[in-house]
Amino acid sequence: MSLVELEGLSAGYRGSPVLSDISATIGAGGWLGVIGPNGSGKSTLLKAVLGLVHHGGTVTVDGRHVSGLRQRERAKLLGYAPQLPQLPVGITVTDYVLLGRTPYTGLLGRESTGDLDIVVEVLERLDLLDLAERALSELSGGERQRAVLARALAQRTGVLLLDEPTTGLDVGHAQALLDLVDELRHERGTTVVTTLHDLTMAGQYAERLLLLDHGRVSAEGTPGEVLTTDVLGRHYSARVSVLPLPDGSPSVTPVREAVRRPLEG
Ligand SMILES: Nc1ncnc2c1ncn2[C@@H]1O[C@H](COP(=O)(O)OP(=O)(O)OP(=O)(O)O)[C@@H](O)[C@H]1O
Repeated sequence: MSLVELEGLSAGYRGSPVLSDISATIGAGGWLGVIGPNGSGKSTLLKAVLGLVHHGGTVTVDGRHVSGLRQRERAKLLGYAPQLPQLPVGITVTDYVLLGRTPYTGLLGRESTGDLDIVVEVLERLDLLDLAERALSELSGGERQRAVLARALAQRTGVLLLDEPTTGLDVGHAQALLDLVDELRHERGTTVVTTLHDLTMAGQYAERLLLLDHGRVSAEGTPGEVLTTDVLGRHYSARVSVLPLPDGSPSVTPVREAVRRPLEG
C-alpha cells in the first residue's frame, strides 16, 4: 500500500520544458489514468516520477522522496513498463522477466527459487507460459508487450507505472491485462498509474483521470467528470459521443463527420 504524491512537478528535455506544475495525489491502492493528446507529456510525467528525466518539484511515495533513493531502492518501490523499451538481444522471455527480480538478488546476482516462482506466476497470469523459452526477439508485437509488462509485475512493487500498457494488444488480451492489474490492486493494494489512449478503457479501470494538454493539467476527476464531449472536444479536437455503459462508466465513441457527396447521376 503506497501513497504517491506529486507536488509542483515540472520536467523537460535539454532545456525544453514539457511539464509544468503538476500536482496529484494517488491514494494507496488507487488507480490514476493519465490521458491527453499526443505529445501532451504523459510519458514524460511517468519518467519524471521515476527520476529518469530532469525535473523539479517533488515526488514522494509514503512520504519518502523518490529523488533521494538509490536505483535499487527505487526499483523496489516503483515498477515501470515503458512505451518503447530497449530490449536485450538474444534473451528468452523467462530470462527477461527474471530481470524484474534484479533489485532483490544478492551479491552474487543469483535468483532464488522464490524469484523463479514469482516469474512463473506472472508468466502464467499473462498467458506467456507457452512462450517462456522463446527468444524475446522472435515474439509478435503484442506478445513482446506482454513480456515487458510481465517484467514490471515481477518487480512486485507497491506502485506500478504503466505507459500505454495495452498498445498492440488485441481486445481480449488488453482486458485480461487491465483485469490483472486491477486484481493486484485489490489483492495487494498496488497503486497504479497508467497512460492510456483508449478512453473508454481508461474510464472503466481508473478511479480518477488526469488530462494533460501541453504539459499542464487541464482536467482532473472521476471518469464521469473528465470524459465529456465538451472536455474531449476541446482538448483532442475530436468529435465524440459519450454514453453511459451498464456499469455507469462512460463509453467514448468517435463520430464521423457527415460527408457531403455530390448528387450522383
Ligand atoms: N527524449 C526526448 N528529447 C526531447 N524531447 C522529447 C523527448 N521525449 C519526448 N519529447 C517531447 O516532449 C513532449 C512530450 O512527449 P511525451 O512522450 O511525454 O508525450 P505523450 O503525451 O506521452 O505522447 P504520445 O501520446 O504521443 O505517446 C513532446 O513534444 C515530445 O516531442
